[in-house]
Amino acid sequence: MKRQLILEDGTVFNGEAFGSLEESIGEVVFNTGMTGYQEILTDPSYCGQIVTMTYPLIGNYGVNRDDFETINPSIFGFVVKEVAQSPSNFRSDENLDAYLQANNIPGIAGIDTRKLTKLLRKHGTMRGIITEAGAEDQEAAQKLAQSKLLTNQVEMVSTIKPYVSPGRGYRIVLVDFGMKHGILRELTKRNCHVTVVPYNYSAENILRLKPDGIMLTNGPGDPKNVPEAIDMIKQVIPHVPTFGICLGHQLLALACGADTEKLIFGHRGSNHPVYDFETKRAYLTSQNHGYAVREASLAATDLELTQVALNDKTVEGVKHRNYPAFSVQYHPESSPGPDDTNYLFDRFIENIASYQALCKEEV
Ligand SMILES: NC(=O)CC[C@H](N)C(=O)O
Repeated sequence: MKRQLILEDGTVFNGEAFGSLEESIGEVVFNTGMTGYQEILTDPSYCGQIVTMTYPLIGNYGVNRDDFETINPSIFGFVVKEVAQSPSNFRSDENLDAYLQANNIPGIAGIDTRKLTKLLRKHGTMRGIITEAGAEDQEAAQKLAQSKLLTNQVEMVSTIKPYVSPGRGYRIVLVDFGMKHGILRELTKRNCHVTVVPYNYSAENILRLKPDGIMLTNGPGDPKNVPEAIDMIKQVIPHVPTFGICLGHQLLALACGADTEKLIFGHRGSNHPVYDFETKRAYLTSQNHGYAVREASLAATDLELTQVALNDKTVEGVKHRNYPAFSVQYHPESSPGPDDTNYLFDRFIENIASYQALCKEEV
């Protein structure tokens, strides 16, 4: 069946339907990962977005039971050059088409994804609509023109009620802005007792749980759309070691008085090089973000710049000068991508240990 992707600048791409046949409007973004489509499709940070993969063949190793980043995907659409209908991999349980159909995710294949990506790189990300091909182009273009980018994606993907993943180690409160399972996995691997709480859980309620550490997760959309979390973070960071990832990093920076901005086309891929001023090393990282902390805004805060992106020199990591809080813009839990920066979860655990030792000394 024929389908179309229409961009807000009027460009029309003709392709073939796969996945769900629903119509969808979202911000069209590109991801440069050669693999990892299952994790990308299920990363809640993509809520509100239509993702195009620059790698031309997608779906060749199928979809398996183990690599989901959430069981409830919220991506708005998936655009590929060629979709593999007969995957070949011992872990594969179903093909991509069946997975997208079962989860109501519209797809479009047969698209010149190189042309699409070049357009997005030049003009910046644009809104787009995936729709049935045909005489109603005008109507679809009009619908697109009248649409607005969402502002409540965090509310859409965060847990409604708190829940616990028990462990015998440190007690961590994980604030769920659209958590990838990989983050929970890294904490439970380190024996943490994790209490996952909704994005709007108050500082008072978090502190009442007497956490040893607080983890601020990744999540979709503009960090400025989550003011309640910024307030909460201001109140908890003087008291509890905190680690922020991606949206969590942006929210930590905003809570400390820094500013964020929207990048032209963002960073989405599995091989983004980052330089760490402390270890004087470069790491390959997995990334998915459209916003970034404005470096110039750090000067007026108590935050220190710890890491930068080597491609465009944007902020990739900060740490607080007085409180045991630090954060990174990329995904140290990887999934998909390299696990070079997995050690940051160990650093978080070490921070908790040294903070508690310091508190004991002071008593
Ligand atoms: N992966 C994330 O947490 C993304 C953060 C934010 N939504 C951005 O696009 O910048």
